[in-house]
Amino acid sequence: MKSLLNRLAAHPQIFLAIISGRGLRNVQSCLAIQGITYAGNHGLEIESGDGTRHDYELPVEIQKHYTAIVRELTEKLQRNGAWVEDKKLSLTYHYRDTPPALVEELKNAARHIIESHGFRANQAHMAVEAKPPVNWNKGEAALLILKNQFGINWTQKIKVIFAGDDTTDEDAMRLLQGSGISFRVSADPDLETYADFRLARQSVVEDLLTWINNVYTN
Ligand SMILES: O=P(O)(O)OC[C@H]1O[C@H](O[C@H]2O[C@H](CO)[C@@H](O)[C@H](O)[C@H]2O)[C@H](O)[C@@H](O)[C@@H]1O
Repeated sequence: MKSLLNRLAAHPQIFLAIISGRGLRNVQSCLAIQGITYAGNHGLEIESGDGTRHDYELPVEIQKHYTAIVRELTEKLQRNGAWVEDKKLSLTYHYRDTPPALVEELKNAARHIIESHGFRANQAHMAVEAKPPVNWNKGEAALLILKNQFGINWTQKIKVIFAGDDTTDEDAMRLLQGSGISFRVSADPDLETYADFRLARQSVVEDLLTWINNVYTN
């Protein structure tokens, strides 16, 4: 997948952006593809290929609540294999290694702490994410990246393809409706999604990207 993404990123007619819930530096180091645009923390921090940054400034009051959530979750719920990933702007409470019998209780308690501070608790893969209550998400980040790269009339200039496997990706699928084609990766055939198409597993994303690469290189 990495070499495929590198080939796509190097193609002069293809613009590649990665929008993730991970911290910006984390997602950059995971992929290590040079010269592309990355958004971390669900789009709160964006860095384009030339190093230009866009950082969403969280109001001081929200920052205080964030610090309190990290402290409270760490003190009360960092146990039984569950742990808090502090990404400075948003956090993830991971319970992948927690005994199944304890998961429901810990999850509910984490959601309660997160929401009592006005943050949004979002179900992720074996984790609960705490996102600040601001009008910014992966979808807003996608629109900003496209506008910055191609201008305000970007819809007339390019074709967008977006793929994602998480609930937070739905914001991008929703906001790109009508101006791109989106794919939600999920094995659940009944899943409600804003995406145009559902892909049953991640390997099909690789097939899709291979097909795109072939179209542009042959
Ligand atoms: O928006 P994404 O790029 O899909 O990121 C979502 C979260 O990804 C990471 O957690 C997930 O991957 C872990 C393995 O690296 C796995 O153990 C965990 O269960 C998954 O939820 C990341 O750690 C989170 O901060 C991101 O929010």
